[in-house]
Amino acid sequence: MTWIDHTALTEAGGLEAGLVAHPAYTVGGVHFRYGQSRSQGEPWVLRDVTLEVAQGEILGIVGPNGSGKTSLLKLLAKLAVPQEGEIALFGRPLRGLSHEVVAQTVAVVPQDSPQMFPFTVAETVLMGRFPHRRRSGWSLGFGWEDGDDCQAASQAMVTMDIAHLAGRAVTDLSGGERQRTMIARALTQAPRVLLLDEPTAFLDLQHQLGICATLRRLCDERGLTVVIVSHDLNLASQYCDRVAMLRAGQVRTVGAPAEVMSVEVLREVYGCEVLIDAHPQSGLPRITLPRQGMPFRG
Ligand SMILES: Nc1ncnc2c1ncn2[C@@H]1O[C@H](COP(=O)(O)OP(=O)(O)OP(=O)(O)O)[C@@H](O)[C@H]1O
Repeated sequence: MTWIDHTALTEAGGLEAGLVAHPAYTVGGVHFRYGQSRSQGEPWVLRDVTLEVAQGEILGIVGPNGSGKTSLLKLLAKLAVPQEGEIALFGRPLRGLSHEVVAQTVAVVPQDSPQMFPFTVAETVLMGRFPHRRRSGWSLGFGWEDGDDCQAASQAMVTMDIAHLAGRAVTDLSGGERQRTMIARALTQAPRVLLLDEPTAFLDLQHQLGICATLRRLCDERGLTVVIVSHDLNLASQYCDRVAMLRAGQVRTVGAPAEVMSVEVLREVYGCEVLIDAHPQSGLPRITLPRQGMPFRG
């Protein structure tokens, strides 16, 4: 069992043909709004979004509250469908792919994952294998899993530092433990693409670092493609290959962190002054908020 499960894609029928030649995602001229709001003349939540996500890169999506980050992630996961424009996954139009094929390729870690049922951590992580289950002989009693599935789940629990919680009910976890459980479940899914919404929001410093380092390693060594929605501009700057900055549903700018993270762009997009200097180790932009009332030296 490996993190990137090529067999599953082949069995899923068709995505393998585009795997080498195409970007992980091609988003072209996408307009999106929710539900019935179109008939009420509501504005678009996303407008004319055009973007590529290269295979094996970490793309950060940043922007102010309500700028459309989570909505864009939902479109990439096919949890919502744009009214205009096209999204292609490894060169195949997303709207033509079944949810099952998408789930065999793309794993999603949502912003909050409320847990209704007291499954154990181990069971929850194992559920990541569900899209890859064999059609014959599975049952609702988790009768479908085999040794490889269990090994993948165990490996992911060790990676996310939750092996000691394997027997605990997910309803009884702290916010950070639950977040790490959801990331472990996504890794167990052996995706080619991992979509994460605020993955470090509940995590302490050590686990923030651990997850960023793990994602970087999976991208570099296994060709995993990662899209991270985050409010943490420093995380985006230090760990993402490229950053897409949204403003009011549009892509204001996209590029390497050093191109995107400027005082001028952040002032325009966020409406506030920031201090930017070079991170002492990486040399990449480091963003700091000035103290209110102190003289500002941008
Ligand atoms: N289910 C929904 N139905 C209707 N409108 C929605 C829904 N979800 C989000 N919106 C609206 O879409 C817009 C974009 O929301 P979205 O959650 O994508 O922004 P965001 O950039 O992720 O915000 P935040 O940083 O606050 O999480 C907002 O105006 C929001 O109110």
